[in-house]
Amino acid sequence: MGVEKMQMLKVHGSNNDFFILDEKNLENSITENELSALARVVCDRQNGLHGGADGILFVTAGHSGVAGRMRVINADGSEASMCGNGIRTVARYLNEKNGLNEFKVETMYADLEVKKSENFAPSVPAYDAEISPVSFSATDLKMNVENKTKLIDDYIPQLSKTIKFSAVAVPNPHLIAFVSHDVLVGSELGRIASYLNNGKNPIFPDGVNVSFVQIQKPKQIFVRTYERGVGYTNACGTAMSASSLIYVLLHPEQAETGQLISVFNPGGMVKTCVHQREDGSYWMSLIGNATFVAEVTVDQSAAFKGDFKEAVWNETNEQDAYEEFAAQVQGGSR
Ligand SMILES: N[C@@H](CCC[C@H](N)C(=O)O)C(=O)O
Repeated sequence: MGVEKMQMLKVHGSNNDFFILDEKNLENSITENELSALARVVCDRQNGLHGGADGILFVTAGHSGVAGRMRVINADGSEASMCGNGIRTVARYLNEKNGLNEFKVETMYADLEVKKSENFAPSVPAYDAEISPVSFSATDLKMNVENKTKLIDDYIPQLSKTIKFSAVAVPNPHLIAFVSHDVLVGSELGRIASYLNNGKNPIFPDGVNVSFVQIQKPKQIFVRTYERGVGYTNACGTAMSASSLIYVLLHPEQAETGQLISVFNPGGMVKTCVHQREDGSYWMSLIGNATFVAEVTVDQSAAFKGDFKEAVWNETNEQDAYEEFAAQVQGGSR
């Protein structure tokens, strides 16, 4: 039997990095368990593929009316319903395959609009992705907080006596707190988020993405996130979108629906815009880079064993361009 080669694309949005695996590039189909196991092996930061990643974006043919389907597998092998930074890279991947600049991508709960946006800088392509559906319901969040059916700017005493939280599903679950710079950079985020993602707490039994947000000035926030299924990441697109929504709801004097918000993060910067439909429901635009770092070819069976010695890694020139962009914008954000 020949050696089955598997091609993947190393990508990122705001340095929240992934491997795009297109089902078409698999010589042999893989089972659900194999996909989950592959994510754990390939994404491992110590022994994974070329420094690992925050997850795998598994691209398959979608139903009619979409250009493709994106599934999100976290680094721990768990599947998430959405990935904001990831869908921008999948949008670019599909755009460059089908030549369309505006189309829909199928995700677990919705077909989402994506479109090519103006480059953020030379060799820093950018895409605009719809983040939806949005729900504040404790049921949708799989959240148990006393007898609360929703949580907006309120305390969860078991977590903190001083920090107030808001919870929103976009549709993956997010817990968000607006804090001072000192708290943003402190240890509370890790303490709270690691407890809520320990698999046995009563508040979020399925885990939750936790973000601390600092308002830097009107229509400019900084978001630091500890992700479910991953841990600290450079950025989380759905978290930045959810944080923007809560920001608009809690600080309408600073930012309203329809206005662009600059969202800085440890990995760079994106733009968001909160929209409200006539039925009162919300959705967000998430506009940010879609960087292709490298094309990689590995032997499929070796990859499952975590053997990447023979991996072929062909880098693009885009990462240097992105780092230059990120340094420039972050210098301006202080
Ligand atoms: N980093 C992604 C979110 C990935 C899924 C998340 N960790 C979850 O489990 O909900 C993003 O950019 O949104």
